[in-house]
Amino acid sequence: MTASADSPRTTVLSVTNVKKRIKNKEIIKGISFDVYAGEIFGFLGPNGSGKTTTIRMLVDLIRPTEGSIQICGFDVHEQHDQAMRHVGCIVENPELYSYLTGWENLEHFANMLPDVDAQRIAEVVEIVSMDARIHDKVRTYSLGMRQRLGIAQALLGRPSLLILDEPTNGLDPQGIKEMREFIQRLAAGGLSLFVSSHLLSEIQQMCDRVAIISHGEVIQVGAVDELVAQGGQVVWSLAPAAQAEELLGAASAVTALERLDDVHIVADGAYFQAQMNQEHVPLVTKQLIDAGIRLYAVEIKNPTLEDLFLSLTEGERIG
Ligand SMILES: Nc1ncnc2c1ncn2[C@@H]1O[C@H](COP(=O)(O)OP(=O)(O)OP(=O)(O)O)[C@@H](O)[C@H]1O
Repeated sequence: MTASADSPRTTVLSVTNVKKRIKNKEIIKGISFDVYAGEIFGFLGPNGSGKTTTIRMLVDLIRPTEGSIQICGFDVHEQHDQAMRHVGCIVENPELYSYLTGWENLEHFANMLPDVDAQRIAEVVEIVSMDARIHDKVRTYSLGMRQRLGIAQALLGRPSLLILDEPTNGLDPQGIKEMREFIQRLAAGGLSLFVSSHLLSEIQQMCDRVAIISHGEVIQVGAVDELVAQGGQVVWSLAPAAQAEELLGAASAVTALERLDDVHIVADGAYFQAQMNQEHVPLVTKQLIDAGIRLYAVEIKNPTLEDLFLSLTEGERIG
């Protein structure tokens, strides 16, 4: 999970001003973000916004036109082998041989990697909780089990970063819940996860930080809670509102205030941005009470990530 703000964070993925032009069209327009050790980083965007193109660049399947991508300090193109040693990735569906058992599939992939023996295979089988079915043929597996076997395969080489493209796609609600808990367990064990998804509630429940991409640009990046709070409001019900407005306006950094009527005052997202967090609300409210204002109610209204996403992308279709 996210390290606290004052402890140093190790960067495992660094994307700096990356652009991708295909056939004279700029598909990715200079995106930058970092992913830190042990966090779950969500990559969220509407259909056609550039998620898959970005993921393909992260693992050197295609090359950026400009900018640089580093994994654990290694440039993914210039130092391909070192960088790829630190990353496991499943883009679209995991490639599995359905006529082999789960174990045989893992053996096949282990043979392509240095230092991966039967003990490591057994370890990843345990991590993905597939001990009971690992010697059955893959064709008998559910979609969720195939996904988990794909993740086991991606974990064989002991990566620091796991990249998952839409890991809950096609799963039923129970499968989605299990996948979410599984991803959280992986992060708790110190792995960093980069998860693309169009399921906003999933991202909100699962991720520590998120980048929102639209038309090839990262339009927001930050902690899920902070992004949500940015679009938040505080509503005070009190009297006399005019006197309260004066007091609130005089309080430093309370920038975006509106008196709705005789008893309601609203402070919008700029208030949170100025204050950095919602801890300021009780302090300001106490000042009002101390000044003799009659307080009826204080309400903090946070939008969902979905509200924020829709307002940022102006209702583009998500997926
Ligand atoms: N090889 C290509 N040639 C031309 N245009 C491309 C190519 N690859 C991607 N694009 C365009 O770039 C844009 C971004 O595509 P990308 O597949 O990265 O989006 P996405 O966010 O992954 O969307 P989806 O969720 O549908 O997969 C789209 O408009 C797509 O049509």
